[in-house]
Amino acid sequence: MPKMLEKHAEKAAETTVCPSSPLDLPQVSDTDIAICCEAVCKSFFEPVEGSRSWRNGFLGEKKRVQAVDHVSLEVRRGEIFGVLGPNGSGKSTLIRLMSTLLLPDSGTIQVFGKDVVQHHYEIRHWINRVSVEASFFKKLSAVENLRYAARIYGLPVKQGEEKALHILKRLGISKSKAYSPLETHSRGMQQKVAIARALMTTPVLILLDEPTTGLDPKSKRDVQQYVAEVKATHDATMILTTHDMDEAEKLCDRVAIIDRGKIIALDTPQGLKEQAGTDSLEEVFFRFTGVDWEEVLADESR
Ligand SMILES: Nc1ncnc2c1ncn2[C@@H]1O[C@H](COP(=O)(O)OP(=O)(O)OP(=O)(O)O)[C@@H](O)[C@H]1O
Repeated sequence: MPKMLEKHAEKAAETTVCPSSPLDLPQVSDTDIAICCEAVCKSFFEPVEGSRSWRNGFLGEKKRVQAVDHVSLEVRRGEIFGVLGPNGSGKSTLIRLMSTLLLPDSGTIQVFGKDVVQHHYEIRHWINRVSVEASFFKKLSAVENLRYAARIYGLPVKQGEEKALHILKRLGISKSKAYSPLETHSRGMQQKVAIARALMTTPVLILLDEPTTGLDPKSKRDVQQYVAEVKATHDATMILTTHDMDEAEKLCDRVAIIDRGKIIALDTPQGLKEQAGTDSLEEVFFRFTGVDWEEVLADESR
């Protein structure tokens, strides 16, 4: 077995309360680069607001929006890589391209050395993604939803349930909550369950698209601690988009700032602060984008 895979197997075995299924260990290549994007572009056509028939959706006048514009970057294996940017800057599009949910118009993306266009099926086995709009069977409990996900990935029922309970407990969800219908719980709690679901299979690449947006401070801390724990104990690479600068600073090894689809800065949080000659990431963001961070947050809450 290649060295990197052995390390992954050992860590997964060490850290999960219940033994991992062999399906937990996708056969990724022995490479130190998790993701390599080269000159990636993606554009969309959007209805022009105010044009005569823009309310008619696809029948109305359209304009091209360059959501991702010649993005080149490398994400190293095992790091938490942050993507920060104002609303509509292209963060989610970039994540969806990396996770094979969208095809690039041009440029290439490789995940563990495999091209996302040619090897999308294989790559999907390595990835799990958490987005702000996670969908569930709302009449079922968190455990039932997670058991269902575990079955899809081939985990035996009992093992799936044990693992679900272990992760939910780590995320601060009591047993009684874990067994009551999801529709009776807050959005924050449902978001935690979405994160638990993404971690059920110990994926090697975890895409966290604003995982703590809308969570109360305690839930946010639980999730952040768990993400840090996963990083420390698993051979998992994570891409994190967030609007929380403290979170980016606390969790991310490196951060890319994206604006209008372009990467305009990329470094460690400390490196970015040094480049901008400031001691706050908010200020770094302002220096590079010209956009005040408070404006981004106000825009988000609208
Ligand atoms: N499916 C789509 N159809 C049309 N336009 C889209 C589509 N997806 C994204 N866009 C546009 O692409 C641009 C980038 O959107 P994206 O969702 O990637 O930004 P974001 O940085 O994730 O924003 P936010 O922080 O608000 O989630 C925006 O102008 C958005 O309206």
